[in-house]
Amino acid sequence: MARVLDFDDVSLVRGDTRILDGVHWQVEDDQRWVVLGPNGAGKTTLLQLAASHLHPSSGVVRVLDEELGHSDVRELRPRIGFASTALARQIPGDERVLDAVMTAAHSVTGRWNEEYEEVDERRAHRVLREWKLDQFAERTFGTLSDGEQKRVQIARSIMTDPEMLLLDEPAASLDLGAREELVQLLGAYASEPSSPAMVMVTHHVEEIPAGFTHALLLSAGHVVSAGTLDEVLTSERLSEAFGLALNVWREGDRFVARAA
Ligand SMILES: Nc1ncnc2c1ncn2[C@@H]1O[C@H](COP(=O)(O)OP(=O)(O)OP(=O)(O)O)[C@@H](O)[C@H]1O
Repeated sequence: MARVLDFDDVSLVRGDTRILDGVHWQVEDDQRWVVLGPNGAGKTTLLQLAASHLHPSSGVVRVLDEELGHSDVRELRPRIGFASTALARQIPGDERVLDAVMTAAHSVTGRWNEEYEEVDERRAHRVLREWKLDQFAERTFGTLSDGEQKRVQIARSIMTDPEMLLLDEPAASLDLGAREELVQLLGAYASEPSSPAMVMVTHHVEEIPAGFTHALLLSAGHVVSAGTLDEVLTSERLSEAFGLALNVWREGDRFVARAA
């Protein structure tokens, strides 16, 4: 077991706002975490630090054993898979789906004149197959549905065989069918012992896939609770984080929450 993330007393300040305040958090390589909390809690900021896209204002962030601020992020970033809507916006609408995935090998969006090897193309086809996208390989990215585009983002983020996978609200804006399909695929992927450590930001406990093991509850930049799903996803703790009386319960390997 190896530690992929280590946040030690991490704060991030912008102007007068303490976006994150004294965060302690550790993620091991066999864990799959969900990060939950109300709007503005700091979830995306936390993920940006884990992705080495931001540096802390104080405290220490170690990502895959590299301390941010003391290592070369150009070497670190290819080891991290990151899927977010902001990144997806950089994929040109007229890009072939195969290229939208394969260009991750060169950390670019929009195929230009980079050289790709046969092994890159084979791997891109394989991840497309794994995320049930093989029939779209020759289509353009812009012609796919929201749900299909989300799966392309994830396929792209695992193209480089990352040591850690970060997902920012992968199920946001999906209809019920597309959400359930994605949650099932993510659940199968999370349950594979060979898959990398995962951290997924979400707004809804219903979107936590099977195979996820841990949860971090954030509120106003503070960690309300962090630990195994069963320790953290209690009515009491969720109510505290969201400032509203909530009941949460398990149904099989999924969670449900309602106002109390
Ligand atoms: N550059 C910045 N300057 C000032 N405030 C910022 C900056 N970036 C983010 N914030 C603020 O920090 C807070 C946390 O933002 P963040 O996007 O991390 O929250 P979040 O939990 O992901 O929110 P949401 O659930 O709405 O996506 C928000 O109040 C946001 O307005």
